[in-house]
Amino acid sequence: MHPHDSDADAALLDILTAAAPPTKSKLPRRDAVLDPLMIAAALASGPHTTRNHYHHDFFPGVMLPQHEGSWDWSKWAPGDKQQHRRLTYVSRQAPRCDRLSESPSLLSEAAKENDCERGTTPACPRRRRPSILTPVDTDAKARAKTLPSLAPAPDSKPGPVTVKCMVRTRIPTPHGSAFLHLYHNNRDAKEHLAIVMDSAQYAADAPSVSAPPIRSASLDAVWPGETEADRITRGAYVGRLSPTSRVVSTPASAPRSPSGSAGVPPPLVRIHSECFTGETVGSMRCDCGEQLDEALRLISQPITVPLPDASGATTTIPGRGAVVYLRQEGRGIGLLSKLRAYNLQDLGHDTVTANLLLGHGADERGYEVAAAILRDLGMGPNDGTGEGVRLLTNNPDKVDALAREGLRVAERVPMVPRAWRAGTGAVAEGWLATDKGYTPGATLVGGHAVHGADLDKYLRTKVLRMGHMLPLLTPGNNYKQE
Ligand SMILES: Nc1nc2c(ncn2[C@@H]2O[C@H](COP(=O)(O)OP(=O)(O)OP(=O)(O)O)[C@@H](O)[C@H]2O)c(=O)[nH]1
Repeated sequence: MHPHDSDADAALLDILTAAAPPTKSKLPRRDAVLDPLMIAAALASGPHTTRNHYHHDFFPGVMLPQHEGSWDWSKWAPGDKQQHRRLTYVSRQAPRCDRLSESPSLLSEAAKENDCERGTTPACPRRRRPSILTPVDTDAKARAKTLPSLAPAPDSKPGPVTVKCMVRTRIPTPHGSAFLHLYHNNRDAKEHLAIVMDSAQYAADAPSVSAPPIRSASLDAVWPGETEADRITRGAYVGRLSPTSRVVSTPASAPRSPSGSAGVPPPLVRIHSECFTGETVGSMRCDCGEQLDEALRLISQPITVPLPDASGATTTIPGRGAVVYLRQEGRGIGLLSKLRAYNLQDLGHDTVTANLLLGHGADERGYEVAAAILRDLGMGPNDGTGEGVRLLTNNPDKVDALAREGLRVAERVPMVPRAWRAGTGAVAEGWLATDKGYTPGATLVGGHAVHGADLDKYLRTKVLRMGHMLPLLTPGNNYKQE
């Protein structure tokens, strides 16, 4: 034995190596009065603190053989009757709630943690789980904890929104090439996007009718300290980028005035809000995925314009416009709340009531960042220096918001759900089979029409409760296919 081992160890060793105590029965009891292995295990793991914060030990204590009131196991010898005394395994510590009620400092700590598991006494605060019907923006709290906020303090008046295009790159889509622009802004910490379709920008031949290129002023600006390679890498180039062609753009590449575009209508623009379920999962609860695809399809359609020679003849130019893609998931309430809202909708509530039950507004979106992005792309303001937009929407809030921001909405172009254009949801597949504009794609962009009872309910609510400017589909009002 090691010299510094204690008497307790010596006593335990004696127990473990002693001859089995004499028993009257032939077979020894499985639940021995004193189980040496159990004692060894108890000693090896030390004083016990369980997840309920109870401190357990044998009574009388076996940890300290000479402890007052305990029996000294070092005096035990085989055959000694003392060993038949039963030992009880007891808690030496009161339940945490009782201890908390005696100690104000512990209590305030626990109140902060709000983590008492029993919660049976008034002194013990119950674990508070937020109700799904509690009007608290838990998303905003989580965001505030994890994201460095660029937003101003709540009591300060927000200044004007400024945006900066950090990068632009070409994305081939089923509807043609698009330039994806990623923006930073001074209002929130989100990376909003603009998907610009303007294939004339990299056409080899000069078109007979030219429209101003849709370019980002902040992208084409020269940033301090950057090299040409930096500019090319962040997408500040003109024409098509290839291993043999890299023409760096200049601030003049983004014209601020729509000169030389007589007869060319303003670009077709959609302000689209992120919808993970509709766009990525393919949810048929809403038409968001379909709307994104339809917007890109419509923007890419060739535009008929008069020839400049005053002959009255017309020609076509490539479609041009942009989808401003705002990271305002769930009409601004965030994905977590939107998914909760879906469960409330399954319980029978509509999309507006579900939001309200969760303590949110029916629609919490803002369009200041979208307006700033459109201005950066040369589509405002309403003073003759910007092109203005033809806005693809049924939502009156979007039209009003852009007007408030000084952008000219030259025309509102309605977005009719494909299933409604097909006549009824049931024949949506027929719409797909006959629609000439349909382009097969690998993803939901370029995919099928959304239809079904969930979608119909959602669309009706938008029209009837949110004022969307879309005549309802009724037997007397069948949409014609365009
Ligand atoms: N809270 C909530 N958000 C939803 C629901 N369905 C779709 N959304 C979100 O709604 C946004 C799209 O808004 P919509 O109302 O479909 O269309 P809109 O953009 O306002 O109007 P249009 O321009 O006419 O299409 C996306 O952010 C979706 O995530 C829903 O049931 N509840």
